[in-house]
Amino acid sequence: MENIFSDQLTMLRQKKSLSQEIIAQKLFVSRQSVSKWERGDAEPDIDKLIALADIFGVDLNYLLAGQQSSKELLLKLIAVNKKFQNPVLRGVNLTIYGRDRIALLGSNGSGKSTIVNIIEGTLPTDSGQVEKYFDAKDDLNVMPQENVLIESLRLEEHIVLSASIQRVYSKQIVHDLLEKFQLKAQANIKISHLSGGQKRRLALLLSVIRTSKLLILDEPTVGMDLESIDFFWNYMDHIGGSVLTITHDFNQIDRYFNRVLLLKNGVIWKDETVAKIHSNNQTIEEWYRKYNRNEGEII
Ligand SMILES: Nc1ncnc2c1ncn2[C@@H]1O[C@H](COP(=O)(O)OP(=O)(O)OP(=O)(O)O)[C@@H](O)[C@H]1O
Repeated sequence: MENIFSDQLTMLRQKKSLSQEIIAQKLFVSRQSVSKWERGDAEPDIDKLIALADIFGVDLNYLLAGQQSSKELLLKLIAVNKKFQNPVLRGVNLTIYGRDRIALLGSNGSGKSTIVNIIEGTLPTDSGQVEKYFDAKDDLNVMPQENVLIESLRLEEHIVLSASIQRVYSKQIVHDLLEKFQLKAQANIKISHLSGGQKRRLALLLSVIRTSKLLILDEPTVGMDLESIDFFWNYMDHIGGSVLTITHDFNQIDRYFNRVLLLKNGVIWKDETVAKIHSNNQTIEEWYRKYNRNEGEII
């Protein structure tokens, strides 16, 4: 429990702009105790945990494990249409709940990134509704397909800048992130001099500096070496909110996700639970190939 709880405690305290001192006063403990909890060196008693959940206005599960209620409605796309030169989305309906782990699959050019851009709010729809049941400013993190990095900064400077913009900066956070993402040795290297895989790892780091209700990842592991890919999927196990990922990393897809969407012909052609796919003795790759083939194609 320690790692997730200590991260949650630090994140929630910073979100509420409360110092360790204030938390300590409210709980009648020393500031050192709060500091130990945040470092994962000690755990509070259950009565203190309940009091902490109360102070942050979250339920105990979320404080301990970063898990949202699976029934919480986060997002609804209703009959969304989008056309560029040609129609791309032709009535997309999609609902995302708390704790969903969704893989969004579809051929190149089927409109996956277009959906992400619409959810993010960087692209308007032609028609249809986008209903967000969270504060997009605070509770949506996106790792885009193309790295959005300031090449002239050094790696650590970039983390400091992004953490400051997101109002979660502390020396400790930057130190912890460099350690966690195994980028300490590159801290003083200019972004423009990093390898492609290191840039991708940094892009992931920047998109999870603060926790969020919904994390969207667009082809996150493209350009990563095997070690970084393993690191990425292991790291994802510790993400508490809902995750929507565009990926064709079929080696991992069966393990991490609980729901798979297939975007085809401009609509969500299939929306299936991974449990159901597996209960039919299929891997997700087999399922994807079966349903994404063109009409009449024999496989
Ligand atoms: N800004 C734009 N202007 C014109 N056409 C666009 C624009 N953005 C996307 N498109 C077109 O819309 C279609 C869907 O693009 P999108 O990037 O959403 O697909 P995708 O499923 O994410 O593809 P990939 O798997 O190759 O990343 C493509 O044909 C693309 O050329």
